[in-house]
Amino acid sequence: MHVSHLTLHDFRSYASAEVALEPGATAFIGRNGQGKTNLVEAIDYLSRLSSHRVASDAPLVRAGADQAVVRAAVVRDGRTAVLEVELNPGRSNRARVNRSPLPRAREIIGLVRTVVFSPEDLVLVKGDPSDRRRFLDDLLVLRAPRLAGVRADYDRVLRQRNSLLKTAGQARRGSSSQEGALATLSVWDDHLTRVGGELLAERIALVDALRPYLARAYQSVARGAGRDDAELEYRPSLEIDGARSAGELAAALLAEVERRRGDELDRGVSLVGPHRDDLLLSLGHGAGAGAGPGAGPDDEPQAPPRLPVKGYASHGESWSFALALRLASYDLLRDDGDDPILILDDVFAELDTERREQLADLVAGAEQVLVTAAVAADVPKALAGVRYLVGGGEVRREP
Ligand SMILES: Nc1ncnc2c1ncn2[C@@H]1O[C@H](COP(=O)(O)OP(=O)(O)OP(=O)(O)O)[C@@H](O)[C@H]1O
Repeated sequence: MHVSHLTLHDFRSYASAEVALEPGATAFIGRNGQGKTNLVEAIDYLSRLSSHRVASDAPLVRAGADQAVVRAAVVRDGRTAVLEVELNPGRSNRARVNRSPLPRAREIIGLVRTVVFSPEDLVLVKGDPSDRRRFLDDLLVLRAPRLAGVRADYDRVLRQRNSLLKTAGQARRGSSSQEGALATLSVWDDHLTRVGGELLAERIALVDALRPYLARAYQSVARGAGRDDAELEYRPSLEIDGARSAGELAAALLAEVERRRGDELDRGVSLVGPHRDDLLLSLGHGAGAGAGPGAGPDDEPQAPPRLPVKGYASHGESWSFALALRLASYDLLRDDGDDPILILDDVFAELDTERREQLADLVAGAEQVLVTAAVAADVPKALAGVRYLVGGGEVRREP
C-alpha cells in the first residue's frame, strides 16, 4: 500500500499542508524543527490513532486551534480510499472513510499500516516494560484491528477495577462494611480476567510469530551476529504453565487474582494481568550462546552467556536490537499479505555509513518508504527517490 496524497489542517506546526506522494522512496529534507517529522507522524497517526512521540492527542493539534484534521488517499491493490481523522482533544475523535463517518474512530485503525523507525525506538530496549507492551499491542492491532476493542476494553476494566479496589481497601482499613464492594469486585475480576486472557493469548502468539523474524532481522543489521543471537520471550506476571488459549489463560488469571486478593486490597491496584507483563529481550554472542548465568559445571565448555539487552547490551547492540524489532515487525506484516508503509524518521543521522547502506538495502524494496533527514547527504543512495524540502511552514518538491 501507499499514500498518494496527504492533507493536514491544524496538525502540529501546519495550519494547512497538501503533499502529493508516490510509491517508492520519498525524502523530506530540512533544518531541525521545520516540520519534517510532523508530516510522517500524521500518516502514522492515521494508521494507529496514536503517535510515536506523544501519549496524548493534545500536542498534535496546532497551538491555538481546537481540532486538527489528517486526511490521506491510500492506494491498496490499485484501489484508492480516502481516510480522514478529526482530532478533538478532550472529546471523541471522528473518522471517515470516503467521506462516510465511521461509528467509532478506532474502526479506521489498520486501513493504512505503517512501521516507523525513529530514535525514540531505543526505549523499546532501554525503557520500561510499558514501552515494550505498547510495542506488542500496537503490532497486534495492526495485524488484527478488532483487537483495538479488546485493548480498549482491558484498559477501561482495569481503571474501574482499580478504583473499586481503592474503595474496598479503604473500607477494610476503616473497618466499615466492604461486602458490597467485594461482591462488585468479583464481577470486575471476571471482566478483567476474561479480557486479560484474550489479550495475553494474543500477545504470546505474537511473540512466537515474531521470534524467527527478529533473529533474522538482528543478524542482518548487526555486524557479525549469529543466527540465534537475538531472542525475545514473553514474561507474564503469573505462572501460566504452558497455557496458551484465551480460556486457559483467563482461568489462570482468575486463580491468581483470587490468591492475591489481600495484597490488591492493601495496595489499591490490580497486581495481576497483562498490564504487569514484560517482554524480555536477550542477546547471545555467536553459536552456542544460551547457557546464561547459573549454568553448572556440566555445561563445559562454557558458552558466552545469553544476557538481557536492558542493562547489559552496548549502545550499538541496543540500537541494532531496536532496529531489528522494527524490521521484524515490517517483515511479519508483509508476510501477512500487505506491504506496510515504512517511515524512517531521523534514523540515518544515528548510524554510520556502512549501517546506513545496510538498512537502506533492506528496506529499499518496500512499496513506499518515507524518510526524514536534516542533512540530504545522510540519506543513502538506495533511497534517493523523490525529494521534498521542508522549511518556513512549506513543503516544496525539488525539481
Ligand atoms: N501542536 C503544535 N503547535 C504548533 N507547533 C508545533 C506543535 N507541535 C510541534 N510544533 C512545532 O513543530 C516543530 C517540530 O517539527 P518536527 O518535529 O516535524 O521537526 P523536524 O523538522 O522533524 O526536526 P528535527 O530535524 O529536529 O527532527 C517545532 O518547531 C515545534 O515547536
